[in-house]
Amino acid sequence: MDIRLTDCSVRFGDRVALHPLALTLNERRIGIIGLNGCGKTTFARLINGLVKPTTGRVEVNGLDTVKDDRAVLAEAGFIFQNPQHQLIMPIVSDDIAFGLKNRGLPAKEISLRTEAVLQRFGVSHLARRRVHELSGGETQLVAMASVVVTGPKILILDEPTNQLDLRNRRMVAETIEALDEDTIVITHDLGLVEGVERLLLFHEGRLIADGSPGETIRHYHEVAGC
Ligand SMILES: Nc1ncnc2c1ncn2[C@@H]1O[C@H](COP(=O)(O)OP(=O)(O)OP(=O)(O)O)[C@@H](O)[C@H]1O
Repeated sequence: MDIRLTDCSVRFGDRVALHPLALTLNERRIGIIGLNGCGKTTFARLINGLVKPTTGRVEVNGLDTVKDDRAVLAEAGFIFQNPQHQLIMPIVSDDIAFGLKNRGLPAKEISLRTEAVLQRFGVSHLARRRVHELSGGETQLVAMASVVVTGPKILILDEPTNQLDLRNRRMVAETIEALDEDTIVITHDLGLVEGVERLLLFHEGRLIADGSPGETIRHYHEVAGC
């Protein structure tokens, strides 16, 4: 990935969510950690243009998140903290096909791509199930499949193992590890980011550590005081 933030800050009213930041991200696997409310989700949303910078500029693979907002959304797919909210259609395969229909693809191609992505995520058996009847882990995998099927180069996953039991957590963690796409994972689940190439730590709206997982996690324990 090639993400560049130039003097970028975010304010909501008079609340500063992110202090000015200059940063370039080129690694394939990036993690983001920090205490509740430190600005992780704001930072992640900035990258795919869901949040616009109050000052400065964000470029994602050469695209400006303000000027090229639609192209940025296609380039960087976002899997939300509560993925059930991003599933729109009642049936799993229809939900996966939805993004492709919106792009005007022919029916045959939609069906082939839907089948392929269901298989890739190991959820072919869920194709005709109702999305609101899926377990937490199944929902997470289907949400990932729905985003991946449209072909983004970067995937941003916001707390993907939140509320999953041990078995589902492991399944989702292994699926994320096996992804071909570049990934940015925001999490409180430190095991999920032990293997990333670069781990960022935010604190009170500032990037305070940026390095290997070992160093950044040590710093996080100091900040958290435990
Ligand atoms: N749309 C918004 N309007 C106003 N304030 C916001 C908005 N989004 C985030 N904030 C504030 O910005 C700060 C950073 O929030 P953010 O969601 O980025 O934190 P986070 O690190 O992802 O937290 P958590 O770990 O609890 O999910 C918080 O003080 C939050 O209340």
